[in-house]
Amino acid sequence: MRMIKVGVLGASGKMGAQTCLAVQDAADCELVAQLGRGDDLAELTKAGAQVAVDLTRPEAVMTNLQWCIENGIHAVVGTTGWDEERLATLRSWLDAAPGVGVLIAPNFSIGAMLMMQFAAKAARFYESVEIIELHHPDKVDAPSGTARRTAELVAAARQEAGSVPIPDSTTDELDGARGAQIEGIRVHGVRLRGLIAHQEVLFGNEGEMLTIRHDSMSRVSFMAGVLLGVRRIVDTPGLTVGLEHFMDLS
Ligand SMILES: NC(=O)C1=CN([C@@H]2O[C@H](COP(=O)(O)OP(=O)(O)OC[C@H]3O[C@@H](n4cnc5c(N)ncnc54)[C@H](OP(=O)(O)O)[C@@H]3O)[C@@H](O)[C@H]2O)C=CC1
Ligand SMILES: O=C(O)C1=N[C@H](C(=O)O)C[C@H](O)C1
Repeated sequence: MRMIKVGVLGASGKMGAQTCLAVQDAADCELVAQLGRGDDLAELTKAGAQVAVDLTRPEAVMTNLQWCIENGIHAVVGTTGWDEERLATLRSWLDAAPGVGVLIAPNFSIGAMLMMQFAAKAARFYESVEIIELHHPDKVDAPSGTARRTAELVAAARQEAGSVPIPDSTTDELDGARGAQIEGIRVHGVRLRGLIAHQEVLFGNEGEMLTIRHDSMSRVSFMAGVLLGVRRIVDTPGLTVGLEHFMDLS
């Protein structure tokens, strides 16, 4: 059996701690480094890490990834806060490091992957669509990476289908009352103690609605996806955005 040496960045955070346990429990992985804020990234190379799993903060992830790529370490990234500009920077670093792979996974849970796929499939059949993401109040970014990715997938499906504009007669609006717009799709964020990670995608036509909802009630829900990413990224050079590329969802 091939053993993969894994380092976790953000190891004492909520996701990082859960990931350390999952890596330790995986028969084909060895947890060789657990780094937090202020730790020296060179610990990764000293420990022989082949893959770094980044579960830090949007303000830390770029520095971490630049270092990993320059040092030939693959990365599986759960940290959110991505936009096209950041992805383009990442691509340019990867162009200079052939053989290194980076996976950006807005969501590692199987149910969230399916929710996004189902939403993309439903998109062309409905006139209206809005997204509501609901998270614990310690989350620093809004909207969630999952909501951003869902909006992008839904917008792309609508564009491909030549959908009519989403109806909305609002002309008098208190700032924020209608949420944020991502590629023309309205996204609303809820932060509530007691929640972990949840999302609803609402579709509407005259006389009917379809609601696609996913709930993560524990961070364990993300671990199978993290391990899948670790196992696949060592053989997948370049940038991969979305765990769906490593899954057979046909
Ligand atoms: N893709 C997915 O499926 C999921 C993604 N996430 C994302 O993962 C990220 C982490 O989430 P969560 O665990 O809830 O957040 P936490 O705040 O619990 O954890 C973040 C951790 O990163 C540490 N950290 C901050 N800066 C650095 C740095 N430069 N180097 C190393 N560690 C650093 C923090 O340390 P300190 O405490 O000292 O600040 C903290 O321990 C978020 O971006 C979140 O959106 C979360 C869940 C699922
Ligand atoms: O911060 C979180 O908790 C989560 N972040 C990811 C996101 O922004 O989509 C994934 C999941 O929703 C949990």
